[in-house]
Amino acid sequence: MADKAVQEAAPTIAALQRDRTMLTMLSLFLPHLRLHSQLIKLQYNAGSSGCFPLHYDSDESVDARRVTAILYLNPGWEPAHGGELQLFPWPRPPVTIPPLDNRLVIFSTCRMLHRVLPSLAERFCLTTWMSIMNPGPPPTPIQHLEAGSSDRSLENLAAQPEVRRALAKVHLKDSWAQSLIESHADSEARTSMLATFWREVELLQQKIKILGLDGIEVSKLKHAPVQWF
Ligand SMILES: O=C(O)CCC(=O)C(=O)O
Ligand SMILES: [Fe+2]
Repeated sequence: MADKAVQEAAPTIAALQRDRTMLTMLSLFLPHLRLHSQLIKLQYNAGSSGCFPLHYDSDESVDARRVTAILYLNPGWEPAHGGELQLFPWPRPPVTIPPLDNRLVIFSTCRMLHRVLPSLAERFCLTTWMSIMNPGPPPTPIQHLEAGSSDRSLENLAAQPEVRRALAKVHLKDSWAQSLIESHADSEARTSMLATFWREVELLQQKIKILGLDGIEVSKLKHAPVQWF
């Protein structure tokens, strides 16, 4: 809804985009973010088994979006329709959320890995992306650990957003690849995308090894002090 012509064609949603109630209320819980503005995306899925692969909506170094809020508009949704949103708060297990009418789901734009399962029915939602004013300097480089570091230091290291992204991608690599296959028709472009994906996984595996996190048990990371927002 960044486009003026679209705003004129959909005045109710344009009014929702201008309304700051949700942004103000969320700021009470997340004051450190200093949320500043919002943009709405209108989404329609035709229901021909379309889906979204595993992804983050953005990255702290890419743009100012920090909170994603999705309002589902699907009266009469049934389990056979599919199209559930799946959140992956790795290292915790995934959470599957049916896109029920009037349901609002809020998560971190940059830190919550998610996907949408294949949908067999038409599906609608409004996604609001809330942004901060000044994205600030890029995140500090990863602090490497000494050999023989304690479990606590490893947990802290694994909690750093960039490291957690790398660990999540490597640990979820098979489901991730499967989600890419399900979301794209068989084509040369898909084959090359998958090849790029596996090359990236290999590089991340090397990085994880250098950080001394390659042998770490996922169960040990369940208590890592993750800052979700
Ligand atoms: O359709 C949904 O439930 C989520 C879509 C999504 O992940 C996105 O637009 O980035
Ligand atoms: Fe998304």
